[in-house]
Amino acid sequence: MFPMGKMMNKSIKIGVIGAGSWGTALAILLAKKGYLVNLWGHNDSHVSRLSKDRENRKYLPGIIFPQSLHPESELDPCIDGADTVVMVVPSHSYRTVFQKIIPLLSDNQRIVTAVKGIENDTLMTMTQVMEQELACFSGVQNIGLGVLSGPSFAEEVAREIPTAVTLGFKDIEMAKEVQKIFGTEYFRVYASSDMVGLEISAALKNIIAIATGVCDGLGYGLNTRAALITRGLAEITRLGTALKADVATFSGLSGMGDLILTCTGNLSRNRNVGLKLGSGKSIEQVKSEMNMVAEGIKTTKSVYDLAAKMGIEMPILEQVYNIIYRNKNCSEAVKDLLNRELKVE
Ligand SMILES: NC(=O)c1ccc[n+]([C@@H]2O[C@H](COP(=O)([O-])OP(=O)(O)OC[C@H]3O[C@@H](n4cnc5c(N)ncnc54)[C@H](O)[C@@H]3O)[C@@H](O)[C@H]2O)c1
Ligand SMILES: O=P(O)(O)OC[C@H](O)CO
Repeated sequence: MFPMGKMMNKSIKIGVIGAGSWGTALAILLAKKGYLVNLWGHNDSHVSRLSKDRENRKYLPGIIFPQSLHPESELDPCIDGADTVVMVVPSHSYRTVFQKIIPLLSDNQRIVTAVKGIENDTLMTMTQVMEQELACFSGVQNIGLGVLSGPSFAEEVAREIPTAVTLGFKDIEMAKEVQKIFGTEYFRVYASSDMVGLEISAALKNIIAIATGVCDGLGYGLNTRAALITRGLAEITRLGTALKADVATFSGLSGMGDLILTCTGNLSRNRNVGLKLGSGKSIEQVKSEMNMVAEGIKTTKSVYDLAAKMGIEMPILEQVYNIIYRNKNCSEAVKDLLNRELKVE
């Protein structure tokens, strides 16, 4: 048997949909394993630059593409014959892109979402979006839907920094099968069957990272940060278990793991949104300065609506919502959070 990462995989074809930082990092990881990887980007000139430069200078400068990685501006070659399709477009464009993919699918293909967000209008996770869209299409059968989640900055994965993540499919045997496709010597993949837990924890950690950034931007200390991470996890767990997730998922890589990374790591776009808000910038200024996706901004609205619909108390989320969507002053938001009625932990 070949050790992890050194397997000969020339016959396996993978489609990666989304040529931002995370899509490119995953495409590089998979191509290094010897798979034939087609990486789709929605912007033709970006794709042409990727092909010409053989690196993604916009998002991952200095990381040269393996030979078996092919940038593509058409979806067909990425889906046709692919063993597994990895979806890495931002959540706000997920449904539109997936609708274009559906007619190209063949029976028994597997689709893994690596996206960490919740759709604004429907309050659905990305696998729920895919299930809903597939239910409207009778032309294809037995499509396996999976989720890749966990603490994983694209830049670090691209530099082969040791990383551990979780891969979920409803069918744990399929999770164990696809786990082998992604796993390498530096990228350790655990299997799970808790789809809801993985997707809820992945999306909600972005909101708590914004909150932590706000407090660091305001100049508060490490006590504040630890309190937000801990009470943030309590909020995520409360919503997740109400949605029937497994409570254990929230202390795993996708829960506590990604929360720690995103709340404390300065590579986090969501944490940086919070830092800028806390240092006095408006949300409009913050958005105009960004050239990358911070899923937490839109997901704050989705989760605010979801928590209201389900009657779940989420005080940190509520204050992040007030800051982003009601222009509430950041110090006032922290003060209101601390001065709520006293509770039992
Ligand atoms: N970057 C990371 O470290 C990381 C790690 C894990 C998960 N994720 C998740 O991966 C997802 C993608 O994030 P990213 O970091 O790759 O984003 P990014 O900001 O690096 O790039 C976003 C990409 O989406 C593309 N895009 C924008 N609008 C689009 C549209 N309408 N249709 C199709 N594509 C469109 C852009 O062209 C760009 O290539 C997010 O859900 C994020 O939470 C990111
Ligand atoms: O940069 P962020 O905040 O989108 O976080 C990236 C990843 O989700 C970290 O696991």
